[in-house]
Amino acid sequence: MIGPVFDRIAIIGAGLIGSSIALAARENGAAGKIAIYDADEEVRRRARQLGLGEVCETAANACADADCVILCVPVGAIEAACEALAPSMKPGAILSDVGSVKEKALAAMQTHCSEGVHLIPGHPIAGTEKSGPEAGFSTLFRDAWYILTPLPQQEEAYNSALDRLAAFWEMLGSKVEIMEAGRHDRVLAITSHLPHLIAYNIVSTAYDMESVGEGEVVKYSAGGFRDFTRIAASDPTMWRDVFLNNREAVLETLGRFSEDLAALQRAIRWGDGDTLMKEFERARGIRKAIIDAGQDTSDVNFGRNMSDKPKH
Ligand SMILES: NC(=O)C1=CN([C@@H]2O[C@H](COP(=O)(O)OP(=O)(O)OC[C@H]3O[C@@H](n4cnc5c(N)ncnc54)[C@H](O)[C@@H]3O)[C@@H](O)[C@H]2O)C=CC1
Ligand SMILES: O=C(O)C(=O)Cc1ccc(O)cc1
Repeated sequence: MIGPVFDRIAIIGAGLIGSSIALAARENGAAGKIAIYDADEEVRRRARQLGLGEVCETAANACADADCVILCVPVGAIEAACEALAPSMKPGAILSDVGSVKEKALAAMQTHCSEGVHLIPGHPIAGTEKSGPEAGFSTLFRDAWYILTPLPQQEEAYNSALDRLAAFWEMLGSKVEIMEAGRHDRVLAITSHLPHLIAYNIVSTAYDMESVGEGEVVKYSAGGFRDFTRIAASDPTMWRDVFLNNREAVLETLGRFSEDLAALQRAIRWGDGDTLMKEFERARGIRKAIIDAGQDTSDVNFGRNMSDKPKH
């Protein structure tokens, strides 16, 4: 049997992702000791009750002696979290995160990261619309991509730290990919950030129409709309921070999306069925290609594989 990758890890932020890492690391034997800190006293109390690990009263205590510290806080809180713990990290340890935006997360961590600490940002392409310590489950990362966006440097010690972090995530069941941070942010802007923005918007629009529609919107909301409401139930703080910190890529993507939407609007207005057929057939083909390539994770990690999650 393979031993733990890290003797001691520290998880900062005990929400959905932090608690899932704690549970998965323990279940898969990827870490010896798991120290946890959350800025919210009530969250610390619940994390203790759930037995997620050794819950500490300060970030500094959680990080002292840790071989790897993983920041699991909203992107906008990364800098403050980093400032609080960086001086207590030991040289040679890894500082990582799980933020949904990578360029700004890297910049925030770089500001406070101590000399001798290996800074390796990361992002699990797995999650749900739920938040808080009770939302976590140990299989969240299984068969999901885990993107690492390492610094463009080649020192032996850094590369070996990168290998260890990749091995940790593989033990949790993830498929690890290396990507440049800016590219990550552009790709995720279209595959994750824009879909969430559209979900928030369509649910709000439908709710506003409800006031003139005498309840029909809620009553007859089926299939597609219900899927949008699940995504729109996601944590507002987390998503506010995603949009504020991936501004350029999201605005660029939104511009392109709006143009394509306007083309569909125009086709509907002018009764141009050929254009509608062409666009819908193309989109259907894209979905088929994703499934044929084995890339469809819709039944895996996006809120639908929680059968072994404890009920609270
Ligand atoms: N929710 C999801 O599906 C996914 C989220 N992510 C990323 O993971 C990170 C965490 O998200 P969730 O776990 O969903 O959020 P969450 O809301 O469930 O948990 C975040 C926790 O961080 C704590 N926190 C905030 N500021 C802090 C600070 N300065 N020091 C210590 N603790 C602090 C909060 O009290 C909260 O308990 C975010 O950056 C998000 O972008 C990445 C992939 C999926
Ligand atoms: O629940 C869903 O549909 C998600 O899309 C989960 C998710 C949210 C944010 C991420 O950065 C990665 C995955």
